[in-house]
Amino acid sequence: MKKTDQADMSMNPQNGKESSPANRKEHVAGIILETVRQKAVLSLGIAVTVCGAVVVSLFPPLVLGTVVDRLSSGEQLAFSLVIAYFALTALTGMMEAVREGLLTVFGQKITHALRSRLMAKMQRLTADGLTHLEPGALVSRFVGDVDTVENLFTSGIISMFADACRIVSILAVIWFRNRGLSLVLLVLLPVLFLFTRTVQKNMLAAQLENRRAVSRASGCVPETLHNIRTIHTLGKESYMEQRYDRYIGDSYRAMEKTNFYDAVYSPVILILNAVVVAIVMLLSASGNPKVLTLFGMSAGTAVAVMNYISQIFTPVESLGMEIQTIQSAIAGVKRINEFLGQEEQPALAVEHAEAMCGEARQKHQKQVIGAVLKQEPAAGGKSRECTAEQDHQAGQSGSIRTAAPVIEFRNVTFGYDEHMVLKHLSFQVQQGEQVTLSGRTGAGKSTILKLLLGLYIPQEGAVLLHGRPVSEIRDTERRKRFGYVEQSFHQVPGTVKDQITLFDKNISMEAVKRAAVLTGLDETIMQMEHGYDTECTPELFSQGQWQLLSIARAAAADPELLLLDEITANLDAETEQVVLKALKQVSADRTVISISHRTMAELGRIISI
Ligand SMILES: Nc1ncnc2c1ncn2[C@@H]1O[C@H](COP(=O)(O)OP(=O)(O)OP(=O)(O)O)[C@@H](O)[C@H]1O
Repeated sequence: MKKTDQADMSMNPQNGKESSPANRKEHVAGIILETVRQKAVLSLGIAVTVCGAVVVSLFPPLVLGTVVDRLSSGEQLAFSLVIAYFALTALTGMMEAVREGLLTVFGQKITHALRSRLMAKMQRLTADGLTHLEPGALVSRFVGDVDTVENLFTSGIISMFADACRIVSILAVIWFRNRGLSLVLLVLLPVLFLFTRTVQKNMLAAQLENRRAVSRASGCVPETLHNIRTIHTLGKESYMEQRYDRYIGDSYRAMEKTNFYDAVYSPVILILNAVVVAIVMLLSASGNPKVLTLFGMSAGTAVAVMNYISQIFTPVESLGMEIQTIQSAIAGVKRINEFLGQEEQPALAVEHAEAMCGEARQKHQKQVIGAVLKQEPAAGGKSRECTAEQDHQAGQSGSIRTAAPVIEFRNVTFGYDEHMVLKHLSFQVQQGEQVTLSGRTGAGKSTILKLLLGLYIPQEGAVLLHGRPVSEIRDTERRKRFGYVEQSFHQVPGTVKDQITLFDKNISMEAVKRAAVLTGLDETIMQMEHGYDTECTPELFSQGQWQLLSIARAAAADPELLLLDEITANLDAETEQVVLKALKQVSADRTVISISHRTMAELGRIISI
């Protein structure tokens, strides 16, 4: 095997490390940039309104100042100035409103793009990636983390930029109008900012504490409902009540803290605003010429300055919140990027690479898959050829090995993370053959079926169906190839028919009925009030019937292969016979690989693992 191939082959689908271009290319920044490019007009609109709102908002106080100056000096007031004041004030408001509107729309576009990519990524994840996903963590990627990235635009970076521009431009205008005030503000603003941040941090801590307390209390509700009989039987009502009281008490105290900071902050800012105005006015009215060089101003300028002071406090307050938003967005971006960087199923990764990046990536991905085929058995590795010796039907074995195999495990080595399960395993299964995998518990029998289904990729060797790596089988084709029956039935929300079709429109009602007849379930279903349209509930069928339904589900797509994983393990002897009878009907003329502790003798050749 070539060195480059080895490098590609060393990718471990279980370890979640990045190892292919298809996995590396998607990240939040790229998705955002793509959205910006796709929504160029929207992005341009945001840039114009953000800058426009900052610039236009500087003018109304200046016009007001001129109006006051003219009035105080006895000049006649130009009507155009009054109109200009109102027009500029209205224009500022309009620009800000449009900016907020555009930012909201843009945020939604980002949310949509991110969630679509996350969903597409989830569908391409390897089985291992999926089994390692915690539902709660996954939901928080889709909901919480994406929201933080959206907030980055609606109330994060762009607002921060706008607020910073606003502060700088107001300071610049004040510098030319009243140098003393601008110096006071330069000293005061950092203090104000620190005070704001302290209040915000304490408020956030209290809010988080409240959220934790609320989630503890809400977590208690399903727990109580689930264990309600035990609680009543053991007389644990007061214990549960105390727990609720404690959580609700914690939440109440945290809310009180939040309310305190909320209540204190606004009055402090208002008082500060008034104090600054008062000091500046006093100094501007002083008779000291030195003081007047810094603080002296006309009545009009005083009005404008008061206006600016009240304007400058709001962005300082917002800056604190925006920093907070950006911090949580950074954490959200990191988590989303981690998710987008997870290992993908090669066949789907190739499809995705084709769609996203053209031929170069496609070629690379195909090389990765192709490398599996080129592999030679590892030097010194003992190949586990599991055909001849274990053949129950010795007469068949010779002819079987000469024909082209439907399934071939070629020198397969596979483990979950560090845990090696299969080492240099080789065997073949011929068309129409029925084989049973046998071995001690934990030997890797179910793992073989998972490898066959293409859910995992071997670290070494190849799993081939008609000479083609199973990982290349596309999702659309999979059901036609494999019918997989497990120990227990996994119900989906829907009718009896939906349980069999799994919402696959290619499976007709005739096929559904045929599968049910074959498994002997048709009569039971037809006796139900709504027949195949009966809504499925857990008590609708007995355990054996659920298993029959599981076989019907596998048979409905008329698959080429049947994979059976200890399907009678949970059944009593009588029900087992019913299921086995149904199975015989379904297995006729099919290649079947089964795992069974009790019925192995019934299913042809035995392959010991
Ligand atoms: N998703 C997984 N992640 C990590 N280890 C796993 C995973 N699935 C199975 N294993 C481990 O791999 C080994 C083989 O498991 P497998 O289910 O294939 O064995 P088995 O032969 O089918 O066992 P049994 O007859 O008891 O069902 C076991 O030690 C199991 O703990």
